[in-house]
Amino acid sequence: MTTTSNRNISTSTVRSSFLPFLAGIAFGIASSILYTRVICSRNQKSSSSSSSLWLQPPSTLPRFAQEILSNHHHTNTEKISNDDSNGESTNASSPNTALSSENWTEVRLREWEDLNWRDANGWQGRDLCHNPQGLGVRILHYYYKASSKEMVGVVWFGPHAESHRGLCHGGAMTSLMDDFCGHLAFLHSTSGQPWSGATVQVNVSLKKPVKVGSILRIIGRIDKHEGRKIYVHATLDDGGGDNNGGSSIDGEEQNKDPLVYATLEGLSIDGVKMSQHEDPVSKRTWEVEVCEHSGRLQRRDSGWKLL
Ligand SMILES: CCCCCCCCCCCCCCCC(=O)SCCNC(=O)CCNC(=O)[C@H](O)C(C)(C)COP(=O)(O)OP(=O)(O)OC[C@H]1O[C@@H](n2cnc3c(N)ncnc32)[C@H](O)[C@@H]1OP(=O)(O)O
Repeated sequence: MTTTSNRNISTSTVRSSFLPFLAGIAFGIASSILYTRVICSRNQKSSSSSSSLWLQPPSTLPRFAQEILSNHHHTNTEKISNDDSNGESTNASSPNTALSSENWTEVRLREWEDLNWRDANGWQGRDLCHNPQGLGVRILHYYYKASSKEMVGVVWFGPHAESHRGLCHGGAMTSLMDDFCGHLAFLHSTSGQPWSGATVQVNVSLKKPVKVGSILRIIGRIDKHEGRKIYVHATLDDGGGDNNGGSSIDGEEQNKDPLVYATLEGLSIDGVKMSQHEDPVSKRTWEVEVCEHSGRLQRRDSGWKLL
């Protein structure tokens, strides 16, 4: 009797203490399902919609970038004088086109664009500023003018360049400046050897924060060439004009000064061999020609002819 009553008591005690426990578990499972389905899907939607904005540079570039692209555009029928001072070979397939150091040429290196070729030729990763799939700082175009030793570029700051909320890391701007300094020096190099030189000093002054997703201009020139030392000055800005949001009340475009984000005083050493590879890739030369497809004058490496 005692045993039965004890059992009854213990069964009812278990029931009464277990039921709320079970209900709690059921509630927990239901709410976690609800959270997963509703809240997470909402988060996913918002994160995918915000990051998809930035997975690629915008398809429509700001006006200054469009102007850079169109000002540096030449057609095959255009006559250009043949006095390039940097000694590049010219393309025999464009007999009507003579080439000039007075002209802007688009700078193209195969290792930036052809990732399979890059992998097959000893590179071990992706370039910090020229990866066509990169989400940090990405240089979309470089144009070089040999006569004035100037270069201009269009740059995109992607989501992986972020530091403070919505703003880019100072290192992203500095990496860009390092690349610019190296490129400008290597384009002007007297050694005539590809990749012979190194940036040794990058003195960058960060003037204004860059928003993630920005498209900006980098523009600069070689200031001085002393022995093997090449001094470079450059500015990262918004290109001026109406790019900084300015337009007059009657809608006419204002000629605004560019907003400056950073400046560079850089130094490269000509002729330094950083990599010891000796093969056809390391013996490439610069070639200047008109691109058959775009009609643009371009300065690209002879590696495009290698397998
Ligand atoms: C044709 C088709 C393909 C084309 C393909 C081309 C690709 C075109 C795209 C490239 C785009 C890349 C853009 C990335 C930019 C990088 O360059 S990435 C590399 C980053 N840089 C580094 O890692 C460099 C590290 N530093 C070093 O390894 C050593 O310092 C070096 C550079 C090997 C030293 O070289 P060195 O020949 O021994 O030089 P050294 O005799 O010590 O110095 C020469 C002079 O420079 C001065 N100097 C040296 N270092 C410094 C310094 N840090 N500060 C001040 N002065 C200095 C010396 O005082 C000396 O001056 P003078 O006595 O002549 O007045």
